[in-house]
Amino acid sequence: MQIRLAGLSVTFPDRESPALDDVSLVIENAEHVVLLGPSGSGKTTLMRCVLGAVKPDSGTLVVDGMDPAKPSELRAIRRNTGVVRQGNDLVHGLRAQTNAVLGTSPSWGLREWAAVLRGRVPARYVERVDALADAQGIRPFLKSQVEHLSGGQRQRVALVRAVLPEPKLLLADEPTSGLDPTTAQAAVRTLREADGVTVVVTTHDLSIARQFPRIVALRDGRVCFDGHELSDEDAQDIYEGTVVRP
Ligand SMILES: Nc1ncnc2c1ncn2[C@@H]1O[C@H](COP(=O)(O)OP(=O)(O)OP(=O)(O)O)[C@@H](O)[C@H]1O
Repeated sequence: MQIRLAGLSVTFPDRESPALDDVSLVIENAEHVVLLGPSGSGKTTLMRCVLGAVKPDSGTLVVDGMDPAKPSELRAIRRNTGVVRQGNDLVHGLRAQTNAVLGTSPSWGLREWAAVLRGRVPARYVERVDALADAQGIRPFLKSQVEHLSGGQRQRVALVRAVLPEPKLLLADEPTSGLDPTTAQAAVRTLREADGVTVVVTTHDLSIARQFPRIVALRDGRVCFDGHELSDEDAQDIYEGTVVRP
């Protein structure tokens, strides 16, 4: 799915400075992009605009030819989008494996609903849930209730849930926060292996950012870097705005 922003601005009520300030950006279909930038620079707001959760004040946003401001088009965008949210939003009281399959519910028939109500994974997803859970190292916890998992384990359940329906667009907001280096690497691998899928990931971890072919950085709601290689000087400039370029 292509994401096209032109002059997009968002100012939240009771805020003086905009969260997004005249952002123009094209993310091509199947491109893998990382969003960097200091805390509060607008990364999550950009993702929330794509999901129709924040309405821009001005500018245009087109997602795969669709307008998130139109309810029917927004439904189509959301149907095709897998999301990993900060502080994820798993359903307590349900097992990890049940949470992991929730993103596929629009396609469930009676038999699948019956399996889920019995706490099982619908038969046609068993193999893939197991493979994704293996890749993320959470297979031993699949039958546990999510509230009994650690933050990092829950984060990985949320990633499996986002990827399982094979969406055309993956939006992952700090998917590796709280993960140790090995599990963070497994999460990055799963995202980078999503061939043909548009992947947009936010992170504060430069070593993770550098594993993506395109890095876009925001500072104070504006794009301040867009490139394929991020030098230490670029990173310093993004986070501190201190580098004076010739
Ligand atoms: N619902 C809201 N109401 C008011 N202000 C908001 C709201 N959501 C975000 N903001 C403000 O908009 C700015 C951008 O926030 P955003 O969450 O997009 O930043 P971010 O780059 O994702 O930060 P972080 O790296 O900390 O997650 C911040 O100043 C934030 O306080």
